[in-house]
Amino acid sequence: MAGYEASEEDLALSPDALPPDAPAADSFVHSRLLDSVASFTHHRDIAALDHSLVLSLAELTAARRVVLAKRALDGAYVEAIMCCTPDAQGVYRLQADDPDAIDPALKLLHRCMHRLDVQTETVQGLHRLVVPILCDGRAIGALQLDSDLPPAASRSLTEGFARIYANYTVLLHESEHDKLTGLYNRRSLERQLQRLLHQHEQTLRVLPPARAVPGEPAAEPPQVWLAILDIDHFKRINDTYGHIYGDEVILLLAQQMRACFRRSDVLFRFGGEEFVILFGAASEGIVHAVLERFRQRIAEHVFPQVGSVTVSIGYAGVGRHDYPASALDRADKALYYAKQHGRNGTCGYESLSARGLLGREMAAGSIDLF
Ligand SMILES: Nc1nc2c(ncn2[C@@H]2O[C@H](COP(=O)(O)OP(=O)(O)OP(=O)(O)O)[C@@H](O)[C@H]2O)c(=O)[nH]1
Repeated sequence: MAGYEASEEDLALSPDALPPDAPAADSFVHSRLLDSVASFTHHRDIAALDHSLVLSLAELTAARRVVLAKRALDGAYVEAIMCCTPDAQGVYRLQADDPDAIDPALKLLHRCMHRLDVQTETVQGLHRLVVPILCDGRAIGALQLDSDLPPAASRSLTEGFARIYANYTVLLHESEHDKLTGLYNRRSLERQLQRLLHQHEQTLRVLPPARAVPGEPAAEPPQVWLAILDIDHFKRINDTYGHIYGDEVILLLAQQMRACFRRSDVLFRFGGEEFVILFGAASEGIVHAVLERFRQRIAEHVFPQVGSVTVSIGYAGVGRHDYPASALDRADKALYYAKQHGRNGTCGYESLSARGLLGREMAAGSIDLF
């Protein structure tokens, strides 16, 4: 926040927004600004920070719409769009939009991220201001304000918020991600799982009820799945080629995961040579096929110096009220089964237990639970 000072004009608060007994407009405006900054930097996860940023900005500027576009920290594509507009009662509502949809109202936003510079336009009396969110000389996102007031009224406030947001995002990103691979770390699992389950529940709510086609099974609703992936005989790789090559195998495997799974799938390095994947799929058959495809891809890949590397995978479905530790435990039992039965294989907890293959001896998997 150092170096940033918002003027009354920046805040664009209308005089009727002030309470009648306000001692001074200045101190009221500054305390609202400080409240907003304190509340959005209070969050410890990036999704909550995003929500708070757009809400604070919308409320402080009385904008008709605030949009936050976010790019991956290591990529040029837009990975999320968050939109905030007032409802009929004037209460600001948040909504996540499809980052791949082509929306002409976001044209300036893309230009701003490309040119790394503030963009403005006025169309039919609506003023649009777009400010880049910069980090190390590149745009990690942009903030767009659509307002009845000219851009000058909220420009320095928006730029100030963009700077605070950029700094804070980098800090949060470091605390949620694994240094070597850039994937999420173990600490993020619970939060990401809750987010995915919530998102999945919202999707179920808006889906029309499945229509049964005579003679065909009714389409199954999507479900959340958790898979654990472990490199086979990794100790041997370390012992034979040394830890530097071992680390390189971990890094290359993470790159293969990024290339193979969807952007909406959530990837973690869980520790050592263990990885976790969270994703949605309609049936166990689909999950199995997706994971098998990845397992085969790795088995066919030639790793520099090391050559062939294989992985074993265990997976399980996650229920709405599951504890992450229980889901992990089930997937780990399936992984353990895969390890015990020749490695370089993919096993699902549900089908193993339906076939009675998870006896008492499978009680303990290999993963350290929380
Ligand atoms: N290079 C490297 N090695 C690691 C890292 N974290 C853990 N390891 C090593 O990974 C090895 C894991 O060995 P084990 O748990 O015995 O498993 P494994 O040799 O893969 O055998 P299976 O899982 O049974 O196929 C150990 O030697 C650890 O020291 C890391 O970040 N980098």
